[in-house]
Amino acid sequence: MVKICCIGAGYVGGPTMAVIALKCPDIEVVVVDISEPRIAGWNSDHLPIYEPGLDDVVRQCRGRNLSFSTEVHRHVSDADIVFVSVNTPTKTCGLGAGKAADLTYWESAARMIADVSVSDKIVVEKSTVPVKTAEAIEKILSHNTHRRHGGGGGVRYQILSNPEFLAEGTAVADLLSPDRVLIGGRNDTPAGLAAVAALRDVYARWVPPDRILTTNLWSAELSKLAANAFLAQRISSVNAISALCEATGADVAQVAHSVGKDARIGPHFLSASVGFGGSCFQKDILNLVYICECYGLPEVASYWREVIRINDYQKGRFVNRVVASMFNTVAGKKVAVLGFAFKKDTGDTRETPAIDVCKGLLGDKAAVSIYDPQVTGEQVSRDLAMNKFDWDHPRHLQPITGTDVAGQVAVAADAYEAAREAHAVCILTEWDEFRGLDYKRMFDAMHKPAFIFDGRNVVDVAKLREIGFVVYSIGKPLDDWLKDMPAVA
Ligand SMILES: NC(=O)c1ccc[n+]([C@@H]2O[C@H](COP(=O)([O-])OP(=O)(O)OC[C@H]3O[C@@H](n4cnc5c(N)ncnc54)[C@H](O)[C@@H]3O)[C@@H](O)[C@H]2O)c1
Ligand SMILES: O=c1ccn([C@@H]2O[C@H](COP(=O)(O)OP(=O)(O)O[C@H]3O[C@H](CO)[C@@H](O)[C@H](O)[C@H]3O)[C@@H](O)[C@H]2O)c(=O)[nH]1
Repeated sequence: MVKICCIGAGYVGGPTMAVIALKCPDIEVVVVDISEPRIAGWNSDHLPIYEPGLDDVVRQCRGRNLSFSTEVHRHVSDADIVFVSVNTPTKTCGLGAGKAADLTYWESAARMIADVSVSDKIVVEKSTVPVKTAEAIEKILSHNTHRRHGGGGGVRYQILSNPEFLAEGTAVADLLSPDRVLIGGRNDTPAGLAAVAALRDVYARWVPPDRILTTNLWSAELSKLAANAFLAQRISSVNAISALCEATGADVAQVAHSVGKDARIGPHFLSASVGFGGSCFQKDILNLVYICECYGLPEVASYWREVIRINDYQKGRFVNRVVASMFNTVAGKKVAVLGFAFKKDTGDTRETPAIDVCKGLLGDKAAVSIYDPQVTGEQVSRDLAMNKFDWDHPRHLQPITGTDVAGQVAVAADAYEAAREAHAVCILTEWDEFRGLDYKRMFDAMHKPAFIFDGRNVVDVAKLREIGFVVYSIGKPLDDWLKDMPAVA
């Protein structure tokens, strides 16, 4: 029986391996991690991540051909194919700080593979990594193997790049029916070709052949960074236009619809928002920027950096709107925040725009009351007390070094509790339940004038104005109230 071992039981490793196990009953799949609580979670009825449909997949395979373990060395040693799906955070200090990928976890995984392997392995990059990482890994593996095996024969490795394109909230559907599976390998050597074929055979059990793309290693690595940069660029483009809509009276939803009708542009990923979040877009673009700088391409680097700048501008612009509309101060005022996750249908808060918006409001001394159906109070406190980029480390290694804002932040059990006696409501995640709330009930329990700042365009602006709210919705024609209160930083 072929054995697959995946190092890293996170948002990617867990769901990806569960679907491989589901579709390949003849392959033994083990997911290993250094984090005991995470593995315990995967072995329990409360999986460590919330993802629609995932419970069902895990339930079908766990104990059959899918298992989760902290016995990293044993399972890596036994495996034929080793996926590496560990954190690749942005560096926070030293060379490339604030941009370059920190490959500490990757390198330690690679060294561990070299240490424990006694049989040939295909090592698959699942983590998102800088271009040419495969070359670095090859060096680590081959040098260490040679040392252990006296310079001759020894264990042979083939490195493949197999970046993951799943989006959170739809991970299971994306994995079951991917737009494409990308496999990069050494397609100029027989061993390289054989490794690519072996991995292609795994996916071919359920992915149509025309959706399995094979490329050289560097194209696969770069395609992942480029795909995320293109996606994020679309959001920054529509968000930039949203600011112009507010200034001119155009409606960003109408503009995006009209633009997206052009078949060359397409309708997807054109929803204006308070800003994109998630563990990947910012990190991967910064990584791309750094790579461009390293290759002496400053113009290309600054082109992509602008995507992040517009995203930061959008989050800052939102906070400025809130504060400016409320007589230029929110000090001591209760502001309800509906939604803390970076998008709906996930409990993930990594790089969520809600963190920056809440920090902005707290900086202006607001009392923030947060409700999210999937995010715990403990997670909110951690996020607000953490410095930029520190979230992207295994949980037990995350430094909590930021300001403690516990006194100014409360977590509510539902949207109505969050909004009770508040001056304003900010909608920061597009959870479906926020579309169907009883806003009249909310209005009645709030201070007047009552404000709604919709960072996701989920509310019916006309209806809310009828109730009596002052409404701001990203990129929509402004209330007279807001026109008279320009937000200047
Ligand atoms: N989250 C996504 O939607 C997504 C999608 C595509 C690609 N990616 C990329 O996939 C990689 C993993 O992302 P994630 O969201 O799953 O991260 P994650 O933090 O959820 O999971 C990573 C796991 O790796 C474990 N780990 C770290 N070092 C280890 C080691 N040496 N040995 C064993 N376990 C180790 C950590 O404890 C953690 O549980 C990143 O490179 C990310 O950029 C993420
Ligand atoms: O029109 C849109 C679409 C998305 N977003 C925001 O963009 C962020 C990212 O959303 P999404 O891409 O759906 O989720 P991720 O899970 O971050 O997935 C992205 O990042 C993953 C990690 O690399 C990739 O695998 C996926 O292909 C890529 O979509 C979220 O904050 C969304 O709210 C918008 O503001 N407007």
